[in-house]
Amino acid sequence: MDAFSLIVLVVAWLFALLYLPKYFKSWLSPLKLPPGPKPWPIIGNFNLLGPLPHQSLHQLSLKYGKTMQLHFGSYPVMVTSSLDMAKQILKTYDHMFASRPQTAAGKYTTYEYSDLAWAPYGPYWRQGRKIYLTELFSAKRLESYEYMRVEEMREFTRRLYRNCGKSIELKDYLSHYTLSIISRIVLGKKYFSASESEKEIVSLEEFQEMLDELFLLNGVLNIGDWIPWLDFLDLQGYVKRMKKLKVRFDKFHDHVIDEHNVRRKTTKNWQPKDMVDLLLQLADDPELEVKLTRDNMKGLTQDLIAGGTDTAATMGDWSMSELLKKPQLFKRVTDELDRVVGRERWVEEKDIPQLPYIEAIMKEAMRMHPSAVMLAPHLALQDCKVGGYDIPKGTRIFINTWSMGRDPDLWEDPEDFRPERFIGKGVDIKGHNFELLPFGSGRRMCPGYPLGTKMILVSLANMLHGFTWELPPGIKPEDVKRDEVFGLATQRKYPTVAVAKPRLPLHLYN
Ligand code: HEM
Repeated sequence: MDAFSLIVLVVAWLFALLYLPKYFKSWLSPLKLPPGPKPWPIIGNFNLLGPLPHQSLHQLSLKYGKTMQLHFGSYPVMVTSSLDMAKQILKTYDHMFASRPQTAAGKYTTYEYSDLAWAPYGPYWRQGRKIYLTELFSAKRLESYEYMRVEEMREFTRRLYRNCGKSIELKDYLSHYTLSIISRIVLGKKYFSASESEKEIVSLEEFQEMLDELFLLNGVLNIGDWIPWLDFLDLQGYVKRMKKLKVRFDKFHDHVIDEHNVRRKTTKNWQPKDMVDLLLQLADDPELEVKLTRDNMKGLTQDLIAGGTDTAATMGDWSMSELLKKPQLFKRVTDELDRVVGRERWVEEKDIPQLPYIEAIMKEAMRMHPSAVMLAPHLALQDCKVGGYDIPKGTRIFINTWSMGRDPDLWEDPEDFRPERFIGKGVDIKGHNFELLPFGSGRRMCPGYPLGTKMILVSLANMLHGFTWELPPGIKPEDVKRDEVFGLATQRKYPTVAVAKPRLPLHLYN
C-alpha cells in the first residue's frame, strides 16, 4: 500500500471512530412517521451489527411486539415475526413487497443483480423466474436427473462407510454430496476435483472456500449498504473482498461457458444436457423478452450453485445434531425405515412419501433452525398500509422466521426438538402454512425447494438407514450445542461430530 492510501485509510478510520458513534445514536432516534391508525413500536438503543441479528431482534420483539420498525442507517426497516403480518406481506400484498434492496453483494458478487435472488422485481426477474420454474425445476426435468442423485447418494454412503469408526464432521460429507449433485445438474459435471493432481479448474477445497465466502459476503451487514455516503470508504473491507471473489468466480464461469460452447458447436445434433446448455440455448432465442447476456448466464448459474448447496447441507447437519442431542429418537426413525424399506437395500426417492417421521424430522429442524433466519430482504415498492401500519416506500422488510419458530403462541414447548408435532398435522413447507416458512412464500419463494427437499430427505434417510450414530467418546448429548453463525444460510457454530457404524449387510456398501 502506498503512503497516500495509508494516510487516507488512517484519516477514514479516525473519522469513523470519532463520528460514527454519534451517527449511530442518531439512527436510533424515533422516526417521523406518516399518520396512521396504529403507532409503530419504535426501537432505540439497538445494534443490528451484532453477530446474531435474528436473536437480538427476537429479544426486542419480546419487549416491543412482533412487528417493529427500526431506522437503520438511511433506511426504514420493518421486522416482523407475526404470522398475520407475514401472510399479508407474502400473500395478500405480495406484489408490493416483491423486490429486493440493492446491496454491494448483489452488485459485485452477482453480476450487477443478474441472478434471480438479488434481481429487482421487473421483466428480467420475471423472465428468470419463468426459466427456473418451467425449464430447470419442472417435475419432468427433475425426474430426468434422478440417476445423478442416486449415483451421488451411493458415493456419499461409500465415503461415510470408509470412515466408519472415526469421529467425523458431518457437514463436510453433506456439503460434498449437495455440491456434487448441483454441479452435475447445473454444469453437467463436477468441475472441482477432490485431489490437487486431478485439478481441472478448481479443487474441491478452493471451490468450497469460494462458496463459503459468497455466502458470508451475501449475509453480512455492510455499512455502505445502509449509509450510502459512507460506501466509498468500505469501512469493513467487505467490498474489496467481493471484488476479489468476483474475479475468482469469473474465471470459473468463463471456463464452464467456453467449454459448453465448444461442445455445442462441435457436436452433431446437439441437445441441451444441463442447465448451462439450456441457458446458452435460451440466449440465442430471438423471442426472449429480455436478451440474456454472458453476465446474465453467469449470475443465473451462480444462483443455482450457491442457492442449492449450503442450504440443504446445513439442514442435514442441524437435523443430525438434534437427533444426537436426543438419541432416544433414533429408534423411532429406524423402526420406520426397517418397516418401509427393509435391510436389504438403500432408501430411494420413491420411498419418501412412506417415511413421514423422516419428513417430520426435517420440518422440525427447519422450524428451530431455518436456513434463512430472516428470509431474504423484501423491499416495499410503494407507500402502503398493511395490518394497520403505514409502511413507507423503500422500507426493507425482514420476516424473522427464526423467531416465529420459537413462538410459544404458535408451537407448544418451542425449545423442545419434537418431530412428532408434525405427524398427521398437514403443516406443509410450500408456503401455505405461514407459521413454517423455510422457503418463504409467494412471488419470491425459493424456486429450488423441490430439489432442496429431495436432497435433504434422501441424505437424512440414508444416513439413518445405513448407519448407527454415536457421539465421540466422552461427549454427552447435552454437550451438543445449538450455537449459530449468522449468514445467508445460518450454520452451526460448532461442527456436528459423530461416529458411524454400518447397519446394513456389508455388500451394500461397495
Ligand atoms: C434446504 C434448501 C433450501 C432452503 C432452505 C432455501 C431457502 C430459500 C429462501 C428462504 C429464499 C428466500 C425467499 C424469500 O425471499 O422470501 C430462497 C430463495 C431462492 N432460492 Fe432457495 N432454498 C433452498 C434450496 C435451493 C435450491 C436447491 C436452489 C437452486 C438450485 C435455490 C435457489 C433459490 C433462488 C434462485 C432464490 C431466489 C428467488 C427469488 O428471489 O425470486 N434454493 N431460498
